[in-house]
Amino acid sequence: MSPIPFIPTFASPLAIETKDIAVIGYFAVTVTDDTVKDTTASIATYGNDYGVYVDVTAVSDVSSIETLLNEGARVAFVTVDQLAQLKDTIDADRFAVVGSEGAQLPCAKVANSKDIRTLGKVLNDPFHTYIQLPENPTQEDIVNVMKLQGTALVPAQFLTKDPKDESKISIGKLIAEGIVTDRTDGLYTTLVVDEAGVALGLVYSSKESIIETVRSGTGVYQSRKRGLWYKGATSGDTQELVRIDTDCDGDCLRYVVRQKGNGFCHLKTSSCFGPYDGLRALEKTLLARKISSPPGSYTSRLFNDEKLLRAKIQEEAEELCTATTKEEIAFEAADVIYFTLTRCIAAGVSLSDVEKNLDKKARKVKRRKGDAKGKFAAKEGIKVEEEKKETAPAAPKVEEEEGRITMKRFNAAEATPAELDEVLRRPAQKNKDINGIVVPIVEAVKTRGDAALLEYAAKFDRATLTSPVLNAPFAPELMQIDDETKEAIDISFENIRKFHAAQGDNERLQVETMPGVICSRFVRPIERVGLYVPGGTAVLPSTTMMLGVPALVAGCKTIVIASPPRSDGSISPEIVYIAHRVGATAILLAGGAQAVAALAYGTESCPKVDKILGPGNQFVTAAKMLVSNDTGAGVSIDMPAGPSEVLVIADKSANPAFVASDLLSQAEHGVDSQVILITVGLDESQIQAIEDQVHEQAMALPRVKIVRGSIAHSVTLQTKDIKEAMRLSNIYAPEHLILHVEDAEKVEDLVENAGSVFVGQWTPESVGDYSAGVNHSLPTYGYAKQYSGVNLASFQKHITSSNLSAEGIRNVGKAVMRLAKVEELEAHRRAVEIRLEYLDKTA
Ligand SMILES: NC(=O)c1ccc[n+]([C@@H]2O[C@H](COP(=O)([O-])OP(=O)(O)OC[C@H]3O[C@@H](n4cnc5c(N)ncnc54)[C@H](O)[C@@H]3O)[C@@H](O)[C@H]2O)c1
Ligand SMILES: N[C@H](CO)Cc1c[nH]c[nH+]1
Ligand SMILES: [Zn+2]
Repeated sequence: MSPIPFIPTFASPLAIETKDIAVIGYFAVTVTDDTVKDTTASIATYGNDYGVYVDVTAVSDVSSIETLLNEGARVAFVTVDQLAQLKDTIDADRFAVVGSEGAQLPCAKVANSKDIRTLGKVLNDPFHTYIQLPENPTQEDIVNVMKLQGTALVPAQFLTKDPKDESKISIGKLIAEGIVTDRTDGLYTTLVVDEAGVALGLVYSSKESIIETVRSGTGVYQSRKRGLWYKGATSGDTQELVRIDTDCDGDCLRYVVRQKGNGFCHLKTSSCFGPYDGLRALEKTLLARKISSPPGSYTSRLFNDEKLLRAKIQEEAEELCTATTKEEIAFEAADVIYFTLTRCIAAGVSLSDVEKNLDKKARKVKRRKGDAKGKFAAKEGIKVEEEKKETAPAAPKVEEEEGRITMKRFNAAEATPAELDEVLRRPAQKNKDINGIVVPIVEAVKTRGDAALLEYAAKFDRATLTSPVLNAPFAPELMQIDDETKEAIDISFENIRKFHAAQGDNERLQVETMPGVICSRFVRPIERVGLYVPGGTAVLPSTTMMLGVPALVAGCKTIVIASPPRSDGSISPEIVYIAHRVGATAILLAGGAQAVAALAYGTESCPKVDKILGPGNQFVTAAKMLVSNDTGAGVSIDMPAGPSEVLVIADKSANPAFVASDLLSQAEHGVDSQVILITVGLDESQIQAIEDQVHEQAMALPRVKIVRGSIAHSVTLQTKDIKEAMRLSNIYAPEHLILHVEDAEKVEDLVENAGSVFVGQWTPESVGDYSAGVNHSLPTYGYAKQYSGVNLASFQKHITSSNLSAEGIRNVGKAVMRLAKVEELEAHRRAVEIRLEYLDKTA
């Protein structure tokens, strides 16, 4: 804010009468060694609501000056000597130096100047000059200082709000004199805002209305039609004046008000610019809920249940810490703010109170180290510096224990079905507003094609592209990879190819169901496929193989690979190399919902496809669902494939280190991943050995933070026998199931629901992710109960064919006619009868 350029000054903090200076919002206090304490207390009381300046030139101990600034004093008027002692530790804009030397600094205070006009030369930019006025200032003295663009320090006892008190200087008149206008009607443009600075409306003031505002402490303006306008005099929507200030060049007033009633606007909204939104809207709603709530209001439940509110604040703070994508972080931060503000409103603390507190903290010159405390530091594995030296022996490693990365434990035998259900629940998918985000993106790409794709690449991937598509043949320089990587890709490619080729049923299937009735089935590739390769939190060339190789084996004619571009507009060379090897038609440099929309509808440069396959985040999955439901799009999808998950079953034969490594390999995918360990007949020390390995190995991982997030919602279930373990596994229907058990091959016979199974201690899940040959694009979230993972058939259609001879129609005709009659579909019946009649006639 730019204060009106005069500051009331007080000789002693005890003399402060806020009502006299309230409208200006600033005051200065002269401090001595004797009054440091009282002034500090006074700043603690008023410093949040008013700007406090302190004249400390008479203070001998500079540490007192630090204390005053730290408590919230805005600017300290200091001597050159004091400045020399403090300037290395405190920002220069917190000082004004008394004396001409002060011209070295952004601020200077010129003391006891009798002839203000001679000050012109030191009042030049860039220094702001505070001028201490003579003992008995006149209104003219103050106005002269303001005209010279200085700030006058005026002893408060000479100021008054009452324009009729001729023994003093009228604050209203000073404000009116201190501002300028270039309007021909001589009125002053006046912005009216609430205490948070949110604009309520634009009005005009005259000298008369300003003086009246100051006198009455309410909003009074100059209506161009009705003359002096006391806001709320007829509507009842009055305003309490908090403060008046001006803009930077003094030609626009700002009135900070506390608006009462329906709001500022004649349309009964808070502001002439429409109702509040964001935090102010939330605060308004919460305040309303506190007074009266509709039945069943959740907010009102929170107001009445302190424990619930406390638990929610902690839960949301934890979720905010583990969120990773921008979307998730905004989502969780909004939740934290909602519950926090509910706590504030419940305790009578307003948003402005919180903001004032933030400002106060920002003014501190001695910053706290900001280290995390006790249990919170320990949880994150941060070493806490001892604050006090305790003589008692240090507590056993409780804090360290809290920081352990460990899964919750449950004894399945003792748990009720409802408890098991709860324990095995996947982390809630935060997709409440996903369609609100995805629908406009899909619509934009559908209607504006490439232009929309380029905009989204800039927005979500920070990539500036000239074209959203790379067409084959791909330039060799785009697929430069080292030999070792190339060899790894080639080995994996070949294994995946072999396994998927073996799934082929290219032979025509033919069965003669009755003499002369031949039924066949033959296979055709889906002509055009779009393959989504995720690229948000990790680039996944392996997914390009898992989708591209079966598409190649199936013989799809058009293969479009979509993946988010890197911020320099390029795409990983491994992906380009694999695209080249599978014979892809094009690479679409797009991710998220926009990529799915482009594949579904086509754009100027992206071919439309018939089926979209591949995993992705919640935007990708929601967009796939959306386009597959649009009959106009004519596109299908593979399955809902979300965050990675694994279930490991371990018995006494299992190697704890192997088990832990398998759990962690999926836990590192994302904080929304989940890993489950089912132990079979293990005792405490055996389970402990696995848990130790989980913690130790996790702490050594580069993605330990992500692991900590996913392990937080992962569990160990203790069972007594393998049948119980398999029963639970089939209920969970994991994406990946790893069997670290004796006779693992036999146990595999008990598998009913799983995306992919890894049998025995020598089969880590990561071999399936990359190179064994099986597909890693698999159903998650329990969908393994009804979906298969991607396989050759995902890229094919099976077409059936019937071929009847005259003998055949004679044999089957009677049954057809009878059933058509039952269904009362006469034309169906006639289609057979007409042929049988013909055969009878020509026989
Ligand atoms: N089930 C499986 O077979 C399997 C296989 C591999 C990966 N996965 C999973 O796939 C997922 C990949 O997700 P990802 O995020 O890393 O990559 P992604 O490519 O799926 O998503 C990145 C894109 O999301 C879009 N996006 C991001 N924030 C957005 C926002 N706020 N609004 C609109 N769009 C936004 C952007 O367009 C960005 O390009 C992970 O959960 C991983 O576990 C699953
Ligand atoms: N495990 C993931 C499927 O859930 C696939 C993957 C790719 N790269 C590493 N892992
Ligand atoms: Zn993986």
